[in-house]
Amino acid sequence: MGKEILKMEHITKIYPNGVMANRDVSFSVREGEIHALMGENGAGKSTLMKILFGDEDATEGDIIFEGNKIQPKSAADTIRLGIGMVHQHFMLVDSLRVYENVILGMEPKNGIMIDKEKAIRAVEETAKKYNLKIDPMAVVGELSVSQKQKVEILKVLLRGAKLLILDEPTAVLTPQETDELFEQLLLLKKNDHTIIFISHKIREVMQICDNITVLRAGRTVGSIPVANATEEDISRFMVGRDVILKMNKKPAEFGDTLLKVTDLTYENKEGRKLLDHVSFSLKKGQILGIAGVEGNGQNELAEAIFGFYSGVKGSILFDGKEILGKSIRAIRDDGISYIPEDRIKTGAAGNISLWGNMIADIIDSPLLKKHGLLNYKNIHERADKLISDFGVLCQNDDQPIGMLSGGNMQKVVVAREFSSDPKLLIANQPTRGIDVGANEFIWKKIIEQRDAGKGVILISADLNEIMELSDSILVMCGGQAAAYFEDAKKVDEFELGNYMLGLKHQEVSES
Ligand SMILES: Nc1ncnc2c1ncn2[C@@H]1O[C@H](COP(=O)(O)OP(=O)(O)OP(=O)(O)O)[C@@H](O)[C@H]1O
Repeated sequence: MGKEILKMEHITKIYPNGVMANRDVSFSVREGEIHALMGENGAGKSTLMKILFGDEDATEGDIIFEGNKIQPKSAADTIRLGIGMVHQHFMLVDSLRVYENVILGMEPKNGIMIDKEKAIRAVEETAKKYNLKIDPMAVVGELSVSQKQKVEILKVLLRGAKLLILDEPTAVLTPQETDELFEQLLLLKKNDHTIIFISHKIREVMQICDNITVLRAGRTVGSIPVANATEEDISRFMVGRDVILKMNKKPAEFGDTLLKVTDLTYENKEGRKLLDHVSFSLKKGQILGIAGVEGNGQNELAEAIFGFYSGVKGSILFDGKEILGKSIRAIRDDGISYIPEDRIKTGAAGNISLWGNMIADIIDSPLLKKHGLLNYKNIHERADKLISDFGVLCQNDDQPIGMLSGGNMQKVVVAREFSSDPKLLIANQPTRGIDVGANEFIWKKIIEQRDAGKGVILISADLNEIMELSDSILVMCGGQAAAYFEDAKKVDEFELGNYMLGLKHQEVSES
């Protein structure tokens, strides 16, 4: 392994509200390695990376890159130095072509920007070199999630990044796509690139990384080589105890049909069919996992059931009654709750307090009222119990939710949706970005919900999660139900991947 390419030394960050997100953190990465940065939600990973990218100033500490002290003031500064970030939420313009996205915002001094032919050629050559199969002329909006990720990687490579930071890159990929990404990362490594791999997935880290640095509560716990570590060692390192993500479920005891969806069809404004005659049913006491590559209708399916759209065709019978066309409020009152995928946009109100976010779904409930007014004592007790049950890292329940780390915001939304004791819970990526400790807790809650004779629809891009929890599995591809397995044990992850990628298809009419 090469010399140290990046050293972040004694980094301390105190946010203006007094939160000390990094406490004397030291983190160093050697040239040509793949180095995992891990830690529980709120451990300070994002803060450390924001400091590296000039989005936040360190209160104390130094950054040394290739032997020189650097003081980045913006992401543009950092990329100029040769450090690039592949974000989890892609920063691409859907209406533009691949090569246009790649050169967008590039420094004029970089010759390829002005010359279209040159730009296309540069994209082609770099794509070929790193086996990133992508057509420079394709329109980004028409690409799959994994292809968009390749465009992001190309973007940073063409800007001269020697050090690439990937933020939970496999969260949205199938097993096949993850394997492909890992091959590309190894190719990058072989070509002397260095990679920082931010992830909560221990198995993947063990598969691809050379070393791991773990942060806990803002401090560096330490760095260890992957070769000497077991899964248990790493989880203990991260959360201070053994966490084994294996669920022991009781055999399912299905009750009556709770939800029956028939021929659900939904077109967007442009006339694209996002849901195409989807039919399935769910029984009481059943967890139905919905697998699919992002953008294949799973989101729309959840949102259509929860009353987000008008113009949906078909039928949704809940407890024997039609709910299609009802308002979200009425659907909630019927006993359905929803953990949305995008917790920041649809799940939570950023500048509102934690307690406000935790009661948002039941604000009209008599439970929270005294003489017709809000009973703040009850509200705070309720919020504080949820904060402690779900291990939300915060100062107090008056804090605006927008100041929490991503994973802790997610915990608030999950806690709220469980707390209303729904008959049907629709959980859309419930553990994305959540650390192993909280992940285990949420999985247990989902199983408790099912064992109490309630229904669960679990939408997840994480096939391990689908396999561990689901009694039955529906696969979505291109807005259609592409396969249904009544007994989830009768299918493996690779077979699911085949249906998710459209390599195989079953006629799914009614289950
Ligand atoms: N802008 C901010 N203002 C105040 N506190 C903040 C701000 N951003 C983050 N924090 C706090 O800093 C701490 C570290 O958060 P950070 O986002 O760095 O964690 P993380 O390890 O990236 O977590 P996750 O895995 O959930 O993304 C948390 O306690 C968080 O609430």
